Amino acid sequence: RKTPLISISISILTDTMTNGGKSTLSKSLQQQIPNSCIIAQDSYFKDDSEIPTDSHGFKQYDMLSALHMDKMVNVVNSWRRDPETFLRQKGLKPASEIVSGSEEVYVLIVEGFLIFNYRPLNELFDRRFFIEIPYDVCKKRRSLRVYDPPDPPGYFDRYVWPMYLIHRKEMEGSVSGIAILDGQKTKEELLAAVYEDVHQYVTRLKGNFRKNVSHCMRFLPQLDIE
Ligand SMILES: Nc1ncnc2c1ncn2[C@@H]1O[C@H](COP(=O)(O)OP(=O)(O)OP(=O)(O)O)[C@@H](O)[C@H]1O
Ligand SMILES: NC(=O)c1ccc[n+]([C@@H]2O[C@H](CO)[C@@H](O)[C@H]2O)c1
Repeated sequence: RKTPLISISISILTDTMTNGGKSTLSKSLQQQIPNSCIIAQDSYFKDDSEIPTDSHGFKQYDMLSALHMDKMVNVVNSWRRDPETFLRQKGLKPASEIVSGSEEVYVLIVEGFLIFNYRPLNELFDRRFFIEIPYDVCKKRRSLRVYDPPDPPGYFDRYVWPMYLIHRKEMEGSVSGIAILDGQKTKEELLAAVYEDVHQYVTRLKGNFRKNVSHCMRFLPQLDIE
């Protein structure tokens, strides 16, 4: 295969409170960005039999210990080592569809509801977005969804929302550089905002790369090359 002159891998995190719209946004982004793929935190929930129940009888799903975070980090790292092979092996794109050439850009989109709170994952990313919606919108959207197992009565108010508030506070205290997005904007507006940010970031990276290459070329004649 052709060796790329520039191979840029960037990773984006979209985190939200539950039902903020991260799956919707991530899927649209993936469709718009060539050579991109999604890793979703929801795929790493432990089996229901491993999830403890609290004193109110609520299953403790909204915490890091309910997830196989180590496995998730391993998968992100395997993308970082070789994004092209990652895409091929996952069958996410047939070889013919992988855009290959002098400038290759690979984008990983990681989406989840508890990502910024897990340092080994959070620190691997280039761009960070958090989508927020108010309590009543969140409650309404969640009531329209069916999880497996389904939310028992009172689960949102007595478990999901209080856990969100705890995690949000923890996130604000420990992570910087997060762009907060208003999840009540339309899906198109959210997509346009994130797409534009990623586009500008990639353009900047390419510019820096070219500058470094031309800087090295200028010094080449002084090198002692046999
Ligand atoms: N910008 C938006 N405006 C209005 N509704 C939206 C928007 N984005 C997503 N939705 C709706 O909100 C619901 C939740 O969206 P989505 O599944 O993308 O959220 P999520 O954050 O991934 O949720 P989860 O808690 O399951 O991880 C869906 O019914 C979706 O159609
Ligand atoms: N995917 C699951 O196994 C599962 C089971 C029960 C509840 N949930 C909820 O998913 C949300 C994150 O997307 C969390 O708020 C969980 O409560 C997920």
